[in-house]
Amino acid sequence: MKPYNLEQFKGIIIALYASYDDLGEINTEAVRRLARYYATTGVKGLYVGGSSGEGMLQTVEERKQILAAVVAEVGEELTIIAHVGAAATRDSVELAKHAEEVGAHAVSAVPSIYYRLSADSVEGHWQAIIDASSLPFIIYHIPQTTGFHLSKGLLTKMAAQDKVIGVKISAESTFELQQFKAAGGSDFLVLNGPDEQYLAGRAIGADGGIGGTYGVMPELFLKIEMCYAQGNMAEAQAWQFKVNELIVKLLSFPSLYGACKAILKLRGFDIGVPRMPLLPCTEGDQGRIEQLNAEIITLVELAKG
Ligand SMILES: CC(=O)N[C@@H]([C@@H](O)[C@H](O)[C@H](O)CO)[C@@H](O)CC(=O)C(=O)O
Repeated sequence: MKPYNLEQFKGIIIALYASYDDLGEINTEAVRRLARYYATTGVKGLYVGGSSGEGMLQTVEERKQILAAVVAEVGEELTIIAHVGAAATRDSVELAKHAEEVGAHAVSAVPSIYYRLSADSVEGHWQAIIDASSLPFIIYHIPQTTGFHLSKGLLTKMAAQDKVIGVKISAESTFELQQFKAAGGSDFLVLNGPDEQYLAGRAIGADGGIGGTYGVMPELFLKIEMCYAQGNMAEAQAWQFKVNELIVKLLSFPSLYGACKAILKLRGFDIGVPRMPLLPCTEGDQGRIEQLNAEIITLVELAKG
């Protein structure tokens, strides 16, 4: 058995958006406010500095600032997973050490990006991160952006270490999810990445999910999870279908994160716009953003019953 409390990682974990001020600089006050709000929703935790968190678009110092602010604000109420993936292993190692210093609960990382890497190289990258702290490690598998296809063989080898507690799978194959769960064993966590398939992921073995659209509708993912946990598959499926219509709309804007940030701004959370090259919403998008926000709020009210 892994020598960690794995329960704290099971459930709905929001992939936290980056917070910037009007000049595009890190806004720790805004990220604290947002994290504080999420702590009231019933979600299990926050995934900081991942795809939604734009970690790859920030300096090491900026990433540290955000993580430290989030842990200081909600680290005692929510599980905080620090994504420390970077192109250079030494940056990831520095971020992993910092994550432990400030009190995060786990670290996670994609393979190094840009170079086409062998499995040995990615293993070495991850191992350096694992060895840099005493925190548990969650592999971040997102081949559509990194170009690295994690094999079942490497997954099995990594999962044999006590410190490697799970994998976050953003690849779309639920078959692969099931295979990784089987390979990792019963005390190995598998966290669903594609929000559109949250229920499918759960049904085939995921222990929860980490998602980039959860942040604008955590209540709806909690509803799907509640219906699933109660064995009410028909209702869970009906909610997943409703959520998927919203995701299709979110994905129709210049960038997903631009849309999510524009929606949060309407709700009083001004966390800026995404960094280039990610595109913000334009003035021309505003009407559709307002309509989508209203649709989400209506569904949240319905979900609360
Ligand atoms: C490819 C991608 O970005 N996938 C997202 C999903 O949450 C995704 O935004 C959602 O399913 C909409 O397509 C997450 O798996 C990534 C994530 O959680 C993160 O690190 O922010």
